[in-house]
Amino acid sequence: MSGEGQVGGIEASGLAARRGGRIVFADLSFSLAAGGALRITGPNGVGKSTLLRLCAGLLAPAAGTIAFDPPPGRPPLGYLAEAAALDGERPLAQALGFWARMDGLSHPDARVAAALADVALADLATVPVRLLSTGQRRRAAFARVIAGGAFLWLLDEPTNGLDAAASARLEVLVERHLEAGGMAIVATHLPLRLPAMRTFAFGTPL
Ligand SMILES: Nc1ncnc2c1ncn2[C@@H]1O[C@H](COP(=O)(O)OP(=O)(O)OP(=O)(O)O)[C@@H](O)[C@H]1O
Repeated sequence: MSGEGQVGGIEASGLAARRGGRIVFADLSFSLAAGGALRITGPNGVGKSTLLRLCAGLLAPAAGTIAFDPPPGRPPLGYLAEAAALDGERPLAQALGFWARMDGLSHPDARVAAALADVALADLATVPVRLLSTGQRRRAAFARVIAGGAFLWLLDEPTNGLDAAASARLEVLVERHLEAGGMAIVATHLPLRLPAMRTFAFGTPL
């Protein structure tokens, strides 16, 4: 798992996943240490989101193991999934503040304000979530991950709906996270320009 001098990591070995009674992928292994990132790519339906769900612990592997060794003192993982799970009726900052409190974060309002500034949504802090555009909603969901301060970011198609400037900003924010000793696993069809990122390309669906 994590080598000498490194703090935290994840190692998957011989993983297989089953969805709806069907094996989606089998015999998949990878390891990632603090400061590293893995980009998961491949055709639709090959199992990218499924792999993230396995890493998040939301789905049990059909075979194989995942050893996750987060460093102490910070939340282990933040997960950017398809749905943002933000209350549409609440102003954006409040909707994010709700999760920051649920996650037991210290200084939740300050964290949310900083995360909104990171994703260039500070001006919309008082606007109800339901009025946000698709791309703004995606950025809001990413702000939730940033505010969470977790070690491992699991990002499922994070650039979906983002314009070029927002995609470039996302790359910078992921890089900042890695430089601060975090890790990221990103399922995406798009290239991401990150020096510490390796790519794992799934083949054709089983
Ligand atoms: N809840 C579910 N029940 C049954 N089968 C599912 C379920 N979720 C996903 N699958 C199936 O598992 C396979 C992998 O799905 P997954 O969403 O992981 O693919 P993906 O690589 O992320 O695809 P995409 O590029 O379209 O996002 C697909 O064949 C899909 O139909």
